[in-house]
Amino acid sequence: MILHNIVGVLLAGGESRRFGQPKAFAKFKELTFWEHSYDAMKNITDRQLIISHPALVERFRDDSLCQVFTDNEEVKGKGPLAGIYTAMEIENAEWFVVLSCDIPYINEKTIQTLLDLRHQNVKAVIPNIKGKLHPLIGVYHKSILSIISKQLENHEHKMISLLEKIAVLYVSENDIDVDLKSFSNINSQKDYLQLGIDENKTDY
Ligand SMILES: Nc1nc2c(ncn2[C@@H]2O[C@H](COP(=O)(O)OP(=O)(O)OP(=O)(O)O)[C@@H](O)[C@H]2O)c(=O)[nH]1
Repeated sequence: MILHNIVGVLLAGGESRRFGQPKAFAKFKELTFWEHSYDAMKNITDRQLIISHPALVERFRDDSLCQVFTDNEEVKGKGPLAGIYTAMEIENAEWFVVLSCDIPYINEKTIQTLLDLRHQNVKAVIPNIKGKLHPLIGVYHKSILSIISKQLENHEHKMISLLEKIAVLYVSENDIDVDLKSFSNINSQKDYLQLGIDENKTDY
């Protein structure tokens, strides 16, 4: 297995129940949602993995740098943690940039800012913006794989449970100079409608 320094993980294996259709393929500014996440990390990670589910894999781009996989059989249906586990099993990278596919304002500067804050005593860098944690716009160290694995075995699927077990650097809006819209995520059709309205606003 080749050791990559940083691998980008795009999580797109959710059911999009609230959205009503696969949100990875919703459009914003000419691009699909998944492409916004992909573009935010493609130039600053060595390789990119999309972790989705069988019904969707063919709709993504798959080439030598960006490959599409499905959740490992033993963890499928267990949420974002299953996707992160799958990616960490596939690639032996030092660090993983993890992004959901429902954050169409995400951009490279935001991800690079989080990457720059890594240091040897932390296992994850996670935004805490205006009191809200964003574990799916995060940077994770490979050494947490065994903890994730144990959590999944114990049916503890919450990202927050993982964060409670590892050394996390939480980054607030006061620590970074990035567009805070980056952290807006779209769960429902109502959020999607609001996206067009917010586009013309300058405040978060
Ligand atoms: N690989 C993988 N990704 C997942 C899984 N569940 C959620 N995700 C991804 O994690 C991100 C956040 O997902 P949510 O919005 O919480 O869940 P969702 O299933 O997509 O949507 P809802 O059904 O409305 O809850 C999205 O990018 C999802 O595609 C999973 O089981 N496997």
